[in-house]
Amino acid sequence: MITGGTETSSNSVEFAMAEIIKNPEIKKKVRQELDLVVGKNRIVEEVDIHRLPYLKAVMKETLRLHPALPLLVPHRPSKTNPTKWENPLKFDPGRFLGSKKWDFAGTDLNYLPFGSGRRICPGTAMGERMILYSLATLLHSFDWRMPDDSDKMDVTERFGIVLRKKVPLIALPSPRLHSEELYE
Ligand code: HEM
Repeated sequence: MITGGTETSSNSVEFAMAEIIKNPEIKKKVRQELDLVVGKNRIVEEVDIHRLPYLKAVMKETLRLHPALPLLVPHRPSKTNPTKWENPLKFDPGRFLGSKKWDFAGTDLNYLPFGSGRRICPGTAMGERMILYSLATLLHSFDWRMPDDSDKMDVTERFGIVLRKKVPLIALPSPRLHSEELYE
């Protein structure tokens, strides 16, 4: 229960951060949304997270490409299947925007990050909140870059019951909000 609830969420945040830092265009869009909704004169609050549709799409795409519990049978075949997903190995949050909106209800067999039916994850709402709040805070308060300024981010997966990044993410933050007091 503890592993199920914490590692799934923290590993998903790590994969999402890696994908965002790796993709400058995506990072830019995430920031634009945060600056519009939250601004730079205060920090993110919990109420903000439901007003960030692009960040939510980033989270959904992270859970598609790097499912936290990868051993569920439908995950593997589905995520790499070009008949189910266009350009399946590309990290593209845009696929979760617009008309076709996959959710976490477990009714579409191609997208089951929290399982389905009687065994569906009872921590879905909490996991979603933890991921969104962590990502929003990290990306709103800080600018992140690779230590050597390279754009070579390794997002290789290491399998286990819970999916991990093979190489742990190391990134350097620098403050980006207007007032130092917001960091106290
Ligand atoms: C990113 C976050 C999370 C993801 C992706 C996730 C995903 C899943 C998946 C795929 C299952 C298996 C469903 C099945 O057996 O078919 C599951 C089960 C479970 N999850 Fe989560 N989970 C997350 C967060 C959490 C949190 C925050 C909690 C608790 C606070 C939690 C508690 C559980 C429990 C207790 C089960 C077992 C349910 C059962 O077998 O009846 N999970 N989760």
